[in-house]
Amino acid sequence: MEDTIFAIDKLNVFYGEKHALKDVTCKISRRKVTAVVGPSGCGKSTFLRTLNRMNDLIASYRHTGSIKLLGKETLTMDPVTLRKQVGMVFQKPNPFPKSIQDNVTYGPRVHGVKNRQRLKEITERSLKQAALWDEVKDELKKNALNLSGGQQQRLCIARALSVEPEVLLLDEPTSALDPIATQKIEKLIEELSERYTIIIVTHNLQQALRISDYLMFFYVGELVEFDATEKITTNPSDPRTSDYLRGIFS
Ligand SMILES: Nc1ncnc2c1ncn2[C@@H]1O[C@H](COP(=O)(O)OP(=O)(O)OP(=O)(O)O)[C@@H](O)[C@H]1O
Repeated sequence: MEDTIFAIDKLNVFYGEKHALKDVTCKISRRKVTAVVGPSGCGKSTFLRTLNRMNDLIASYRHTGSIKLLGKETLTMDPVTLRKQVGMVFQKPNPFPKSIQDNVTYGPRVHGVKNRQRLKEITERSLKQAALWDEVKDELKKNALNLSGGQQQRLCIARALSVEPEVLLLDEPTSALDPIATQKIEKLIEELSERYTIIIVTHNLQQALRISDYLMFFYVGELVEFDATEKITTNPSDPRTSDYLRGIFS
């Protein structure tokens, strides 16, 4: 039986009067790729961001329900502790204006790692895991902003992996990239899923079908369907899912 990484129970999210997520209950499998899809404004990013409490700073935001990470309640956990276990990569690559090495070692240093040899090892491991090492190993001191967009995004993945999280949240990680850079990230996601749980929001349904083990389909804040990708694509249970798959919604 597959392990559960996130157990989500009756999660409701509000922005002021706006009810953005409605009674979401589900279990997300560990070390699998789960793709979150659905039409614009259906709550995909809200769902993803709630998993590592990125919405906490929005004044109108509130939630009810429970999200347990490996059995521990996250909605009351210290967000720094939570984010060490649940890393996130955003749509637009956002490296710090610092060297490649400083980007990767930022998180470990925040968490108290000082030993230079250890930081070197972390840099190499993280960049290798993000399939970037061979391209940058001779220029680790170079400013990260000089890298290409695709390389910057893989650096952001390396930065997220540097603290050895359990989960990687990816919010449309390839939508700002060209097809070749996109292909590299998709291959990387497949490799990383052997060690990490990956939850990815994507507008690109073909991408979701290529890379995911599980598909979550949201519609106006409701989790309409959540199942193995193969099951949903061959035999969806809800007519709204089949309509979406047939491209009726944007
Ligand atoms: N900070 C906010 N304040 C108020 N309402 C918000 C806020 N963020 C999102 N919403 C609303 O919550 C709903 C869900 O938004 P969310 O961004 O999660 O959807 P999405 O499925 O990720 O959309 P998209 O595919 O367009 O990125 C939308 O109606 C949106 O307008």
